[in-house]
Amino acid sequence: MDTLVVDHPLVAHKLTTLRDVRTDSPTFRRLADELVTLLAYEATRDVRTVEFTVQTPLAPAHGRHLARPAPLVVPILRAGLGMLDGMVRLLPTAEVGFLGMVRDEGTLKAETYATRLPEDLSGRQCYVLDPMLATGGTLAAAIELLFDRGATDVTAICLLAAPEGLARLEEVFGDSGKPIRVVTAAVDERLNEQGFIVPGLGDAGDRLYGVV
Ligand SMILES: O=P(O)(O)OC[C@H]1O[C@H](OP(=O)(O)OP(=O)(O)O)[C@H](O)[C@@H]1O
Ligand SMILES: O=c1cc[nH]c(=O)[nH]1
Ligand SMILES: [Mg+2]
Repeated sequence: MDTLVVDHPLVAHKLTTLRDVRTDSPTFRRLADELVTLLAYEATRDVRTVEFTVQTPLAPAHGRHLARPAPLVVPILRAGLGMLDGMVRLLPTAEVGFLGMVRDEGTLKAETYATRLPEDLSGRQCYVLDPMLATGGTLAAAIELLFDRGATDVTAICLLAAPEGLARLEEVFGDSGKPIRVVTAAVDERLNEQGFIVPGLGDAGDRLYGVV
């Protein structure tokens, strides 16, 4: 499994404001949207393309366009929805599938409450969006589901990751030989007793959409 921490001053600037407890929901939503576009630029470095010749006003030019089938983008509800617009702005031809998952506050186990994905993902490159990789239970279950349906490779884009979550993904998928990448703006110190990333940014879903 590959992990890429995107080291860029604009990413650091936006992430710092996201962390700030004084940042209100509208600003949090806008910054999450902007940040994912920057992360997606790095995360799509290996997106499949095919060679293509285009006619300029002067002469033919060799170039590339995105290969078919189009990549599948999968936001994990709720919080991953805050990353969708920023991602499809960069990949407008991508298809979008949805996974609704929630972590039990007591056991910290992830439960899937909604699945709307193509049955057959053979040959598809998939990009999973979830701002927080904490224990890794949610992403491990999501990635497993995508591989079970035939996905070729999976890239998870997160705003923040905990070392415990990265270790969990390595433990689950490390020896599987399946291509998995995690792209994140930062790896924080640790998880606290409630499974929250420290220093983190709090509950991403609540900060985007309010406390439910
Ligand atoms: O790595 P894990 O320990 O599994 O935790 C991470 C998950 O927890 C949060 O979702 P939450 O359950 O709060 O749902 P929400 O997005 O609806 O708020 C977050 O958005 C991740 O999906
Ligand atoms: O720190 C965390 C951990 C899980 N989910 C969140 O939204 N934040
Ligand atoms: Mg939440």
